[in-house]
Amino acid sequence: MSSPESTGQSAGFIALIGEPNAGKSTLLNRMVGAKVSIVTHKVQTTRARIRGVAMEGNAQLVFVDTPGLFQPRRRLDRAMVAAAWGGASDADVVVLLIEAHRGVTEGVERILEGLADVGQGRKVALAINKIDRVEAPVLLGLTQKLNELYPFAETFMISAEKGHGVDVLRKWLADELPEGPWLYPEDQIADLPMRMIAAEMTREKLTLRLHQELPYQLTVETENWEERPDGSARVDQLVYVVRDGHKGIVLGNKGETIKAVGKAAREELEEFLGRRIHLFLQVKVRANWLEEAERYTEMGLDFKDGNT
Ligand SMILES: Nc1nc2c(ncn2[C@@H]2O[C@H](COP(=O)(O)OP(=O)(O)OP(=O)(O)O)[C@@H](O)[C@H]2O)c(=O)[nH]1
Repeated sequence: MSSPESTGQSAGFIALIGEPNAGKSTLLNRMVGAKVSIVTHKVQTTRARIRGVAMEGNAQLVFVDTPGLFQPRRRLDRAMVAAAWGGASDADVVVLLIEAHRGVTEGVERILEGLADVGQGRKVALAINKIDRVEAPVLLGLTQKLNELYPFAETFMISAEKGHGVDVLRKWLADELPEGPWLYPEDQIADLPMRMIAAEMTREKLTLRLHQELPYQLTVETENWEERPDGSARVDQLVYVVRDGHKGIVLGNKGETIKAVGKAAREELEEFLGRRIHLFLQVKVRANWLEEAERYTEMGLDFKDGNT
């Protein structure tokens, strides 16, 4: 075991929480940039899904999702709160994102109640987002009010969209993470272009849906990515299979498999990017794939006739 002293590395989980629309995705994308690992979509902590990994000096910041808690709903009892806070209770540091112009809403009050439990034993920072939308005195008043309601370790004023204050927050987070070896090898957090990340999301949904039927026999490529004036994007992807017979499996009865896969992939992509995506999938047969024999052998698979 390498001792942390010898590597100087630190690493930990960070949960971004806040009401819907607070700017969590925007902030995450700012902090992580394109440094999103393929494994982000595969690896799970006990409860939370990994959304992205950022490096800051010698620190590895692993951002986790906190799904499902912050939708408007009736008051949660304590047990439900504890269960629903999944990601946050797995995290070393929690960042609560508040919208500057909305202030302390009912939703924020609910989150603060939950934090009273989950925040114990971990640092919780306050990030007041969308500061571009308010005047300074409003910010000062809000900072004071929120710090009276919860003992935040630190308060940051940011604009996730414009990038103000984001670097300062990221540096602070890096300093707060425990010393220890990185959770992901460096080569797993490559700068992946968005097209590849999107293709990987679709491939993952296909494999989940088809289970073991066609695990390594399909590839997904993003053929076209077209920005639209309304802020959305049209994404065209090709799903390649090696045989005609596999096409039917991927399409499913009346196309229902590919439809469900497309929907799931689109939703993940939209969540990841924080904007609307129109995703179009097409299935094609690419027989010469079989010629890439070496690749299959590396995977310990043999797809030659008779063995599939
Ligand atoms: N003016 C302004 N708008 C922002 C800022 N940060 C985010 N937004 C906008 O706020 C909206 C919501 O941002 P998201 O990042 O999708 O928020 P979210 O918290 O991930 O939302 P959910 O996915 O619904 O939980 C988007 O339209 C962003 O462009 C900011 O600093 N200033």
